[in-house]
Amino acid sequence: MEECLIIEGGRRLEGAVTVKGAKNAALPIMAATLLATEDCTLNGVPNLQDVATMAAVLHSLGLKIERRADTLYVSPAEAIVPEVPAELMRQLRASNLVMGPLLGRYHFFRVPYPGGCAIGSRPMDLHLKGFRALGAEVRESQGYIEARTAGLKGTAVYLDFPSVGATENLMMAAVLAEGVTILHNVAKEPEIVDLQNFLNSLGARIQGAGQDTIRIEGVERLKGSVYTIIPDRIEAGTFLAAAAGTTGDVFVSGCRPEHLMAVLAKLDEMGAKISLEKGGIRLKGPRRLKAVDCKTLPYPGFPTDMQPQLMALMTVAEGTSVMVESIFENRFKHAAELRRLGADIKIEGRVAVINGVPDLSGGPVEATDLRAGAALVIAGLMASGETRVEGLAHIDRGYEQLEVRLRSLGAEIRRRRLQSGEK
Ligand SMILES: CC(=O)N[C@H]1[C@@H](OP(=O)(O)OP(=O)(O)OC[C@H]2O[C@@H](n3ccc(=O)[nH]c3=O)[C@H](O)[C@@H]2O)O[C@H](CO)[C@@H](O)[C@@H]1O
Ligand SMILES: C=C(OP(=O)(O)O)C(=O)O
Repeated sequence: MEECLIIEGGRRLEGAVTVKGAKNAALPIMAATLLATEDCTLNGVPNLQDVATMAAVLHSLGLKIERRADTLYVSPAEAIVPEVPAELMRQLRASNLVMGPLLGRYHFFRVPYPGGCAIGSRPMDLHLKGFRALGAEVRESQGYIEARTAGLKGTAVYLDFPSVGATENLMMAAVLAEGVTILHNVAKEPEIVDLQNFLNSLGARIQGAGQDTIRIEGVERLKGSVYTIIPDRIEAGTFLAAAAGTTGDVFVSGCRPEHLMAVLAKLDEMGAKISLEKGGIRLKGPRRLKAVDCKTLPYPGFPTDMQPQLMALMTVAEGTSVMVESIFENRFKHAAELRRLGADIKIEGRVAVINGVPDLSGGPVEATDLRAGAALVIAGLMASGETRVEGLAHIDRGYEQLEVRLRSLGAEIRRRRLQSGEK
């Protein structure tokens, strides 16, 4: 039975909340355990649907995985099956991250195209171009990608765009390759640095993550390790945005301010009072937010995964805001839902013009993807009256017990089953 969130808006958020481990670091690091010849223990793994799906993907390949609280225990496969069932692959975009490790260690994979959030066409060309450069023969037919190699060989690879997933896949493919691989124009996101640190804890020789070029010296074998995932900067940003929009006063503990610079700069420009305190970030929301302009960019630019949440704030900010989405070509679906709550948003291609209104008023809306869902929850918290957010499966992919944690900050929000006839 489908569920929804019921929000009674207008409550001021107050108190402290602790961020969980980063979904987008946990998923590639889970895939990287395919490279380990010994047990791995991953701490700080968020309890999310995406993580459960990735565990199912790894299990289908032959790994043994067990979760106890926020820790995952992963044991290597006795025999690997280098193919993933289509129904699993479709549930998760990051399932594509098994390709690099399978190719690097087992020299073969056959997988269907991955699914994931419907925010653009999300092709795989950069991943496959890189695999080919490393010496793999790659074939695409009937919805499947198949690759094989007699053994990958280090080389220089230039990415046409600093794709997060392609950078991760190529790092994982190259760790066991013969010789040195240099990846140019790579993604610089903190999750890439976390993957490098995890792989190096297994005995890989990688340097440069967080900068434009990554150098990987191939090694023969990787061992196991005990590793802790970095905190989720997008989850932290979402709580900070919720505080900013509700004239709140919230301390987000456990996050790393250096990962949130672009987000903090925008919230500051909108009038929020931000202080970096020991162990986290405190934000006090202004009486009325101010309009700002924003463009999403690869890290350290403003993250596309915070674009919908910032747009929710722009809907009630004083003045006209402009949001440019430069990463994904179809990531404005939340705009139509925000309009149902009274927002004034015009979209022209990748540009959204948002005229701030004094108030939103609650109503029924649907989350079309993960961060769109987060934006609608924030809008519901700011709106007067009741907002019903459907499409919770998207929100549960990336936020652990979002409503419970918002309630601990004073929000009036609850989860309930949709009654028949409500949809
Ligand atoms: C699990 C995970 O970490 N997901 C994140 C990751 O997704 P993901 O790794 O899929 O994002 P990419 O950085 O690869 O995609 C960025 C852009 O590059 C394009 N592209 C990508 C690969 C390719 O081979 N060809 C190509 O054209 C995509 O269509 C998109 O327009 O980074 C995105 C950008 O920060 C985030 O929004 C996602 O939350
Ligand atoms: C788009 C996202 O995830 P995915 O890449 O897994 O679809 C996200 O985390 O906002």
